[in-house]
Amino acid sequence: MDEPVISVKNIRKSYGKQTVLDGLNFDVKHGSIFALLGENGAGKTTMVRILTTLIKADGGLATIGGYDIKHESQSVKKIISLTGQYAAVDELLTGEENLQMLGRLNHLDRDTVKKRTEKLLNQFDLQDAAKKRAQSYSGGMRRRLDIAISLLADPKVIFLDEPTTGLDPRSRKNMWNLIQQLAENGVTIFLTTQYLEEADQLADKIAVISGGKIIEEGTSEDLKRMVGQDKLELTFRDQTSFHQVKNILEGQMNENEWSLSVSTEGSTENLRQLLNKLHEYEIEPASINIRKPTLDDVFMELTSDLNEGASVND
Ligand SMILES: Nc1ncnc2c1ncn2[C@@H]1O[C@H](COP(=O)(O)OP(=O)(O)OP(=O)(O)O)[C@@H](O)[C@H]1O
Repeated sequence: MDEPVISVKNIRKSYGKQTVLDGLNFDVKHGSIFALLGENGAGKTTMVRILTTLIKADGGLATIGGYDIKHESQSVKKIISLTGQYAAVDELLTGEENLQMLGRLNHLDRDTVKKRTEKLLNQFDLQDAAKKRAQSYSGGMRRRLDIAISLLADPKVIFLDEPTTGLDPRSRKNMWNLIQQLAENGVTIFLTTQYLEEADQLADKIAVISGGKIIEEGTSEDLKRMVGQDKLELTFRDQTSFHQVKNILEGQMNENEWSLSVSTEGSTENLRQLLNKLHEYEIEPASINIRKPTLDDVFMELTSDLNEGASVND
């Protein structure tokens, strides 16, 4: 159907002997929110820097809005913007001046700059702070100004590199609302995050990056479905019972807390069988809980064979 706005095929990048991106493939649909989810150092920023033409890939192909990032980088630059770890905010200028400066840098006419500045200051709830220097802004305000600046040139695709890292929970929620509004207005959003909850809340599609590869891709529901249905969480009073259980039930173990998380596969019959088994072996759990799977479960499941020492028995 729709041509993807971003198309990435077999993108590779190494630094010296370290392979950071080992053949990445994914597509991003127009007007959607795409999240690249990965731990510290997984290569998320490297991918963003390649797509935003700041650095070159060693191999592979990528297009944005149909333009090749390697051979048509000027056209790519005109339709994208980048915010996040490289703040565009000039601390010594006011919020308004920051926006105006960017307008001039983009050769927009005076009238357009004035109108867009007003609109963005309103949209990002910065009217009251418009005439104050950015150095007096809180972290959340600065982040909002950063995004407002990046929207001034009316980009089709916006890259948000870890947009909420370091923000308090309330500012984070505000930022999520803003990101959702942007997508509703037709801007395509490419987001990187280490926060599973953030990807879960925002993204239409999530790609999990680990070991230089996309190890899974889908909606948050798809990913959750992979790790099964509800989880049965059991904790034990002593190590002996915990070790006994390890031999009879399969699941995600936590050695420190003597706890075990088992998929119920969505059936009460299965749940009953699991509990019967414990009864049969005369093992009494200290606590029993049933909970919905989270993206944390997905991440643990997917990266279990990559991370040494992980203890997921599947
Ligand atoms: N210019 C560079 N020279 C050498 N190594 C680099 C360079 N840039 C990144 N790396 C390495 O590449 C790996 C991936 O880094 P990258 O910043 O892309 O990860 P990330 O997923 O964005 O992590 P974070 O969440 O910490 O920002 C890291 O091991 C990093 O040290």
